[in-house]
Amino acid sequence: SVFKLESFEDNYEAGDDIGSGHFAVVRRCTHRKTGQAFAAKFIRKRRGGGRKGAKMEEIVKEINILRCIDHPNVISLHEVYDTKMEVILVLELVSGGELFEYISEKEALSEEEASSFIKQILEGVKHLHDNKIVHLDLKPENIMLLNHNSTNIKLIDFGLARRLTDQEDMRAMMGTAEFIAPEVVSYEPLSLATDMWSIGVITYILLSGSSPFLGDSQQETYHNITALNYEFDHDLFHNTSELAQDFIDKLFIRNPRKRSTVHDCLNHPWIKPVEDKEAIARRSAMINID
Ligand SMILES: Nc1cc2c(nn1)-c1ccccc1CC2
Repeated sequence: SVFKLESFEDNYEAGDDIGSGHFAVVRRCTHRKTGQAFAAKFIRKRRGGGRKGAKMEEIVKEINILRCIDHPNVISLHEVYDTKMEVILVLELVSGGELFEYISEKEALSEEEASSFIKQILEGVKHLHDNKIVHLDLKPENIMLLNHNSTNIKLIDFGLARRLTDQEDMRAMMGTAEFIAPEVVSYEPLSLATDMWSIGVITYILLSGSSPFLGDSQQETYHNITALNYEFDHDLFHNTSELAQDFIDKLFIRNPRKRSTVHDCLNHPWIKPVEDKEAIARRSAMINID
């Protein structure tokens, strides 16, 4: 990958912090020549045998993933600068804050608003999944609003994202199929379905303001997840439609092969409103005119 050799400071003026990630800080920045605003993600490089900082191969993996996606609901990568101590990703600026903050201010959202957010997240995830990329870290903190007065969202932070082709290579390395023990065959590699579970959790939180599996400790949370220990608490969900609950139930399925795919979700009636009667009438009226 070709990184810019001239210094980042030659071309950009860095401004305020707007977020942080794995070994990274993100600052608003302005391109000196054009005045255009971007987000600069400064990722510390791991030096020597130290623990701090990201490994170069991880940084390159995030860059290569960002380079092969281009979608209105996914952050885009503009330039990369490589310096001794850090790699700087110049990313599209989204300045509306995290969806997480937006929800906390509003407690819970209306079903229309929640469904509209989830539809955008699904559109972005569909683009990733169609390119065999699994995000692996979908959560409200990694979903940003384009700006304060819009409800357009973008997925950010591909620090944990993977291309599934690597996974297939792994399975190829598993040896000759006929001699492989059942527990090795059934090991569930990270799959696209991993993101779909997360979308179920995000949907539950958007509709209720509460987290479905959260326990008092990480261990309790893991237990709740593996036991599928969740319910639609009446106090939180009495205003929520059966359709919304059905959408979530189809994502909280233990077997990844049985879980809704991103295509199933985009075709679910909670997301894809069934065309109402007058729309059908209008359409047929148009046909009669032609
Ligand atoms: N870990 C993070 C965290 C963030 C971002 N990227 N990675 C980001 C990307 C583009 C615009 C704004 C941000 C701020 C938060």
